[in-house]
Amino acid sequence: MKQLVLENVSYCPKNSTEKILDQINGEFLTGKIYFILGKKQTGKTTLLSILAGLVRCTEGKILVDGEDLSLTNQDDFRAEKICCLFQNGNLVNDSALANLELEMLLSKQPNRTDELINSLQIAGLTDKKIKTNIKKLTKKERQMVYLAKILVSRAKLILLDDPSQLFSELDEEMIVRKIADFCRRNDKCLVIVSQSNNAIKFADELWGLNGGKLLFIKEQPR
Ligand SMILES: Nc1ncnc2c1ncn2[C@@H]1O[C@H](COP(=O)(O)OP(=O)(O)OP(=O)(O)O)[C@@H](O)[C@H]1O
Repeated sequence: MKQLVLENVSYCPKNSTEKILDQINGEFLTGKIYFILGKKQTGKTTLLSILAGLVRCTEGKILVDGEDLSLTNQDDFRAEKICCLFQNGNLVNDSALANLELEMLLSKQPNRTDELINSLQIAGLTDKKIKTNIKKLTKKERQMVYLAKILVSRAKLILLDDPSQLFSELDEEMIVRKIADFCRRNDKCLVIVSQSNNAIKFADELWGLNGGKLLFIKEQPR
């Protein structure tokens, strides 16, 4: 994936007349970092779910390298092109290492155990904790696993739902810097939705969302 384009994307849940997203237009390019800022309940997670191919927009379309996402194989798109972390970090009830191995399986990558262990160590986990069930890890250690999940991903599009929550026990700025560096180095596109502007200095572009509408897109000089 090199480019993802949103064309008049709107979302209105079934049995509702109120649009949660209203005519969003914009594009995301690989190698760039995007911050979508908005207060609570402004549609950030909904937009992320649509970008991740988990929810279909009810109007408009999303083009992935020129191809309409709704006409492509969504399972392949989710498995191979996207790494998405929502606020609960999406971990399963097993060890940190097993979680990363599962990620490899789901994204159809070969199991690179040494690399997975290395990423968990870089994220801050000890060798013992790497093999411990995530239920026995502290919240801080589980958040280290979230970071490792991103660092092992081969996906071109990384989606993060509010790092101030996702990495609440860690140094948010340092973590976003690490992820942003990783994305730039590997020519990935990073899209972060957030209520806080603690780490916006790492963004190439800021998007302002309010009441489901995109108020502005602002480029940041680097
Ligand atoms: N499928 C749905 N059916 C009904 N309402 C929904 C649905 N999906 C989202 N909403 C509503 O849309 C609004 C925006 O939700 P969303 O989670 O996208 O906002 P957000 O900006 O991510 O919020 P927060 O910052 O609190 O996580 C909320 O009021 C939510 O309850």
